[in-house]
Amino acid sequence: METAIWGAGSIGLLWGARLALAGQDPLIITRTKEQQEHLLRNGLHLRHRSGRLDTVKVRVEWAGKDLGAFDRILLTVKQTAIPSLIPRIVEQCRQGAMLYLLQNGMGAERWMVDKISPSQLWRGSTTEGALREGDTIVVHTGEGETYFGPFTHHVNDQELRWINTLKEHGLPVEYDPFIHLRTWKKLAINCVINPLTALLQIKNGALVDQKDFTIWLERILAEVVCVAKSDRIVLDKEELKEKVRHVCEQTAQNRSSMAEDLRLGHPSEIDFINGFIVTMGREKGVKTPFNQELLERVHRAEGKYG
Ligand SMILES: NC(=O)C1=CN([C@@H]2O[C@H](COP(=O)(O)OP(=O)(O)OC[C@H]3O[C@@H](n4cnc5c(N)ncnc54)[C@H](OP(=O)(O)O)[C@@H]3O)[C@@H](O)[C@H]2O)C=CC1
Ligand SMILES: CC(C)(CO)C(=O)C(=O)O
Repeated sequence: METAIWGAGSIGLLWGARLALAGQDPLIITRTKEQQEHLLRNGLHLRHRSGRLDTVKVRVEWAGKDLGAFDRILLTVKQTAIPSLIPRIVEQCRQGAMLYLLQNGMGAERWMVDKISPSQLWRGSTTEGALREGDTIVVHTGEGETYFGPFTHHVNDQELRWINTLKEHGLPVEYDPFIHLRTWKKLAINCVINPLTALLQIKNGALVDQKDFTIWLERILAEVVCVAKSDRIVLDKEELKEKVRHVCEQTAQNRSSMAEDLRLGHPSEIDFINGFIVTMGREKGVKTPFNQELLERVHRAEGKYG
């Protein structure tokens, strides 16, 4: 089975190294030819939480080339990179690939759902932390869980077997038939951690000690819960508050992906996280002033640090 990992950043390299260590021989697809060459020459280095360093030989292709057919694609680019990739991804899915979307926030699935068969669409949701350091090194910065589930309730035995194989190799993955609900819960966590750590330029672990953290936590989540309810998704605010604190603790040394984006001067995923809440709130008649404020503040901060 040919598994491709499209996007060789923090999450893509983490999964590339893990699948290679589990004997899955994935094909990593880089944006640049330079990164492809570096990975082929030096191998991929994964620094584990324990400090252990694994180096694996990986197969690598770059996105500028014609690519063969795949059985499965783990799409690990940011939400912001997806629109320009849609025609190529759709073409790959026409050739039979299952598509796993591993992004934070909501967006990609809405673009894909009417372009490929819903039975080929899978969603991933992860609370793990990873940080790419250069072209060939990735550091596993936070323990967490990764769940995969079909976008519709169409269960595919081949994919279930694949997920079970990963589990047998010790990877922290689970199948979740209710991935939509889980994605909403992860969205709620990101609505708090990502914009606040990005604006304050702090690591996740430092967030809980910030002045006014509990006020922001309460207000952001209250809005998310109301918007979710208008979409018939029931979220428990108290459970989410606990979850946010837990993720901050588990990924204490991680800079969130949004904090990294702002630091590096990259566009952030704010439109797909707090922006999604604001847009859906507007559609459903739910007021979201705190998410709106964070959306505006992150937009203002984009381009300020890099
Ligand atoms: N990092 C983390 O700890 C976590 C991240 N996430 C989510 O995972 C997703 C990926 O995040 P992360 O790995 O941090 O992001 P990164 O920015 O580290 O990686 C994104 C990768 O996508 C590549 N890319 C962009 N455009 C293309 C293209 N057209 N073709 C091929 N590759 C492309 C980039 O290449 P280049 O660098 O050359 O531009 C980069 O290597 C995001 O949605 C994020 O929110 C979720 C949980 C934790
Ligand atoms: C889980 C968390 C908060 C880890 O940093 C993340 O999803 C991100 O950085 O985008």
